[in-house]
Amino acid sequence: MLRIETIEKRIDNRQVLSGVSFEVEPGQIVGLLGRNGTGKTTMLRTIVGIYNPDSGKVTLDGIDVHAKPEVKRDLVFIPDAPTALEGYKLGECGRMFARIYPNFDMDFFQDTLKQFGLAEGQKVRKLSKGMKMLFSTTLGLATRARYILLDEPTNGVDVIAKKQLLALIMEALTPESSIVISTHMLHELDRIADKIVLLRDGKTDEQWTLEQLQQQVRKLQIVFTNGASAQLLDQPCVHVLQQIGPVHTVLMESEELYSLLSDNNKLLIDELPLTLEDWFMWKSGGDGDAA
Ligand SMILES: Nc1ncnc2c1ncn2[C@@H]1O[C@H](COP(=O)(O)OP(=O)(O)OP(=O)(O)O)[C@@H](O)[C@H]1O
Repeated sequence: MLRIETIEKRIDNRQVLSGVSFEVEPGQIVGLLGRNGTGKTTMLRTIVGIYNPDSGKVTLDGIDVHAKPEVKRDLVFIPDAPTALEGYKLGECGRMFARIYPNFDMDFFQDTLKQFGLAEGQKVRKLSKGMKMLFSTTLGLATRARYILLDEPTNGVDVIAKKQLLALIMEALTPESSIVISTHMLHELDRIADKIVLLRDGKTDEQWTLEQLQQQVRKLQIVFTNGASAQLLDQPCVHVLQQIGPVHTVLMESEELYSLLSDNNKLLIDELPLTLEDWFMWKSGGDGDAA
């Protein structure tokens, strides 16, 4: 198991991470969410040892990643742009990674590049932004490292290739491996993540399995009839996404309140499908935007 324990990190005299803790279990896809600048990339860089934490630690099966660099072979980080590889040809990158990662899957690497129409003789620098992400995500998945950390893998990727990329990510997961994805594409995570970790102001704010989230947070459309008071919704466990006259679209994180409202015959209540985007808007302080 990969365990991140109360990581703190200052960069340029600025506290970027101030208490990040979460765990990644084998077989899981974990989505790392947070608004721009909350520290997701810094966190991923710290996990793989590009940065050393000021305090806290990252352990892999109990071994401190920063104290025992050889453990890093079980981790691969794919940044949101493969800047370090720009001067190389795609095939050269594959061969370099094959020397570092003992389980590198060259057949997968070559077949997937072909699937995306990418030639091994091309220079990384000459690829478009989306093609660079297709290439670098393919390279990362081909390592067959136990923990694959992807920073915005679908950045700039068109919808057709995105679908293929998400399928590859899902297929790359084995019961022994895990994938951590930092992304703003919440509707993609909705489909593939087992667990989500929300970063706010450099701290892990909340973490849920998607199953728990669906069970504990409800999205409801409530119509107040016969003069029923909407003040019932004025509680911290309720977030109003939208209000049009007596019709309120809300998120609710309380079974007790839900039961209470369900028993009120002046209210008409419909349950709507909850999306990660709804929840993220609530928890990260966005304005209402009912879907
Ligand atoms: N090398 C650096 N030098 C100075 N400041 C940095 C550096 N790297 C990150 N920061 C700062 O740390 C904060 C977190 O940045 P980070 O890239 O980790 O956020 P993020 O959550 O990945 O953002 P985004 O979603 O926009 O990619 C930002 O305020 C950023 O300006």
